[in-house]
Amino acid sequence: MKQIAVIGAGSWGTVLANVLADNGHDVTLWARKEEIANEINTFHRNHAYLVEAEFHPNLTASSSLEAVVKNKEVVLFVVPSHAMRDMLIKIKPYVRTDALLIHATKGFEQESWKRMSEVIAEELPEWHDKIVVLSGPSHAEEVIRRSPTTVVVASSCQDSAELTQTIFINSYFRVYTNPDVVGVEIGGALKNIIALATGLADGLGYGDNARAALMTRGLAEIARVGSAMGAEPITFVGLAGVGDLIGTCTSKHSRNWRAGYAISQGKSLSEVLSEMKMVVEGVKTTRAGHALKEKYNIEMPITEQLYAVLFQDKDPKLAVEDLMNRGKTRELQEMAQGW
Ligand SMILES: NC(=O)c1ccc[n+]([C@@H]2O[C@H](COP(=O)([O-])OP(=O)(O)OC[C@H]3O[C@@H](n4cnc5c(N)ncnc54)[C@H](O)[C@@H]3O)[C@@H](O)[C@H]2O)c1
Ligand SMILES: O=P(O)(O)OC[C@H](O)CO
Repeated sequence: MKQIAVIGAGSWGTVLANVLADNGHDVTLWARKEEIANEINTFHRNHAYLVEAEFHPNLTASSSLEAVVKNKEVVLFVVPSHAMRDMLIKIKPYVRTDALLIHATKGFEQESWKRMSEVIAEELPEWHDKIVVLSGPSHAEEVIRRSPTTVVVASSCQDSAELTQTIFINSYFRVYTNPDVVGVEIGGALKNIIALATGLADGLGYGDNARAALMTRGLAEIARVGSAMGAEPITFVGLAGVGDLIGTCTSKHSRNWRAGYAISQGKSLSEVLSEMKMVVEGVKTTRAGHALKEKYNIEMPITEQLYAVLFQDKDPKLAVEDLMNRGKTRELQEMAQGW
């Protein structure tokens, strides 16, 4: 049994905390709002994020970072990417020197375009080679129902990855390890761009062929930029790549897919974001993807078109036309750039 702190009481943080509580660990969840902590402690519920779920009684919550993090053997970060550095700065004084650090955030830091483990390593350098990332096809709404789910935990430290696997794994939550931190983080983050694009295409009524095209050609983009950034290409056919693309691009649970769908129905990006109370990482990640494409001088046509739709008011139908009318391509030669 481990003493575990979970930072972030949104949908994913609460559900991961509940998996750990199901596994017999003593889990304390940090909630930004005191009323959410009180609701979890009193009613074992967090109805703002998970309407009907009732949590394991071993799961308690607090809005005091010090109380949550101090003396904990494991600290799990599940805040949106834009909040990661600020949270790290705040918890730094309380983290035990031998704590296992895990994050389950899918995104990049804005402007620096750093991966989340790079941000953690900058703020907590003693952990630079031990950080673990948890990713894969895993919608909170299904994990809370204990529906069979598979995820991957990546770390350059095999012991840390295996310890993370051991504390999370159970009969509904199967955990694989992978040493490729870069690939797992990039796959989990960039699939959100493709999920937004499939939501748009679905909303425009383009159907299964277009969705399959976006997912397959999206995977090629992810693999190309991922390889350039040092990922193992084979990671992208695993849970954090193909797995999460399928899970997100074909699911109405996906906030990214729903945001794309809403934009296809004529809503502006700011309307969509203000109506959706949960984080839509794919919007900021489209900026990151666009910047990485420029930095590594890589062709990412879907990312480029989505960027134009989201941030330059391009008509989504015209974006699809432009994608379809690109020059002829040889599939194998072009795919080989990423694998
Ligand atoms: N929801 C899922 O099914 C799921 C699955 C896998 C991964 N993820 C990833 O997990 C991360 C968190 O997503 P989520 O679904 O829990 O989001 P959410 O929108 O449900 O909750 C976000 C939480 O972060 C808190 N928060 C927001 N801004 C903050 C700030 N500036 N400082 C501190 N806290 C802040 C909110 O109060 C809330 O508790 C994202 O990167 C997401 O991609 C989500
Ligand atoms: O709801 P989304 O689109 O943020 O996706 C959540 C998870 O990343 C799915 O694995």
